[in-house]
Amino acid sequence: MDSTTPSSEFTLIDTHGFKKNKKVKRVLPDWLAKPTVVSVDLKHLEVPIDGIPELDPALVQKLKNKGCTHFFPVQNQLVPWIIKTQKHWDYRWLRDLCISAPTGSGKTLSYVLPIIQTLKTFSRHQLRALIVLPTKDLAVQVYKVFLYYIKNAFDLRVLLLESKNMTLEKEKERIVQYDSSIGWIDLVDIIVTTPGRLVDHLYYTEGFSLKNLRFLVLDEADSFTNILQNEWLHKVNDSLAYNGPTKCTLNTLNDSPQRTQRLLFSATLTQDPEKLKFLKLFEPKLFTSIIKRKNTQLPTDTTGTDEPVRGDFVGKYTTPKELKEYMVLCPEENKPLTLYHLIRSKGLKRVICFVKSKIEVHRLTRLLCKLSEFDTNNSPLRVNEISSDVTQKAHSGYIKQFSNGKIDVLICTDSLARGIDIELISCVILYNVPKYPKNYIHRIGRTARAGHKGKAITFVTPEHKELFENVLNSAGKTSLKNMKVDISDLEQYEQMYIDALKAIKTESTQKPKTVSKRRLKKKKQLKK
Ligand SMILES: Nc1ncnc2c1ncn2[C@@H]1O[C@H](COP(=O)(O)OP(=O)(O)OP(=O)(O)O)[C@@H](O)[C@H]1O
Repeated sequence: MDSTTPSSEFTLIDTHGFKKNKKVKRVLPDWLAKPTVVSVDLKHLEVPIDGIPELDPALVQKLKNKGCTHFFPVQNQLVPWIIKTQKHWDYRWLRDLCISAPTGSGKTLSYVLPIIQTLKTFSRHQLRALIVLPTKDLAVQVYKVFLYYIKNAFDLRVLLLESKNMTLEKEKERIVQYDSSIGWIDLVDIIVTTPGRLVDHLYYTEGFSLKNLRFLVLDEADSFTNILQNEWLHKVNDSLAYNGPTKCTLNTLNDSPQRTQRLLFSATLTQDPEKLKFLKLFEPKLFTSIIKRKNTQLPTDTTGTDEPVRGDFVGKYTTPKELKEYMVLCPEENKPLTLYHLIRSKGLKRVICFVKSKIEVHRLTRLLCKLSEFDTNNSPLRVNEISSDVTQKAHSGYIKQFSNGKIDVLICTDSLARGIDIELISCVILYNVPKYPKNYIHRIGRTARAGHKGKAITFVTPEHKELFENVLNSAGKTSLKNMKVDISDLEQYEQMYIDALKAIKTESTQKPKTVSKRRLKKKKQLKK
């Protein structure tokens, strides 16, 4: 039988009626599908710094002293919203908020200001706001912001947990005090912390209570959505005075309304309802940014009400409008010289370069320093490194020097990728292709902050081109402009490169072997 012609002995089922199934559109719950849209335009600002009447004049003055003339969009939408709703805390359940806005768009102030404004009216100290951040560096950064806006203006106490030279015991003494006539009393109003230290206090500090908490802020909230890695959230939930309801029903009408309001912030906030479920949000409200890309229209309702269409655009991350993104295609072995060439030929200053491991951070830093040493045609390049191998003191020192323009290039691991706000970084270089879209968004987000211009350049090897395209795709981006670097451009550095490698090798072999004190002691004992 001819295999191409169907045999008449067989009945062929439904050869003509075959229709390709329509792609199933994901249907999101209403709060995710119909968010309040936050503008990403930080150039044309509409609300002047004294344009939010709910804000205390002292806060406005402090904003002015910092040089702020207008509120950023996320701030002018959130600050009055939170202040107004908090006024109903005693008799109405407050909705929880999720905020997804680009890196550097001013999310920190959008919760710092309303928290201070709300708490300043209370006459006695009581822990009413808890701010949790994934890393110590970020906690320090946010603590400093609170400190600046409170200092000499309001009788509020803010405490940073796990700060320098502060033991758990000392912290306990600053959080609560025992009074024989009243019992335990709170000594602070606001705590800024990482999850680890918070849990220590929840377990071991007698009298430490979250029962009066009005605000629970999870900054960089998408770091906390993995249930298995974040069991501490269950402990926090259990410690709050009132957890429910998650839904407003007839049965819950008689429940006490005094429930902690959760505020979730991130530039890459998950919009997966399953992942958000264990955070036990009540009637959540989403504020999110979207970017109108070329040749695309923002989805609008067919009724013409300008309402976003269900699930069409949520879930895409947005990046600052002022950010220009490029990629450089180059083989792995050419990366060091390509980096050096880009810095020199484009006169790049205040550059942060993300590298995948601390060993690579150290190697690349040494190499750039040596190249600069052998480069007689250019002024010295000031390069330094930040990784977990660098002490906390040196780390803060390098950041300071970098901000003051005393360091040109900082080579670092991902420890600086999230949330860290360093002034005027002009260029971010991604030495390796990131594995996930979130890594990409946060790394490039260290530049082009607060409406300033910035460049992000990713080095892409031929083997990682497809991976990078997938990452861009998942981040809702199309392919990037290619920044061309010819092999012939690198030839000028070849001899320098050979000399630099030789010098590094000689230095490494000449380095006296350091013997630890313990081993020295052991040696002496053996001799005896
Ligand atoms: N209204 C304003 N006017 C001028 N500068 C502002 C204003 N609001 C915030 N900034 C500055 O913008 C910078 C970025 O703010 P912030 O760190 O809050 O960004 P973010 O949205 O939290 O970013 P990320 O997602 O990377 O953490 C900060 O240096 C801050 O001082």
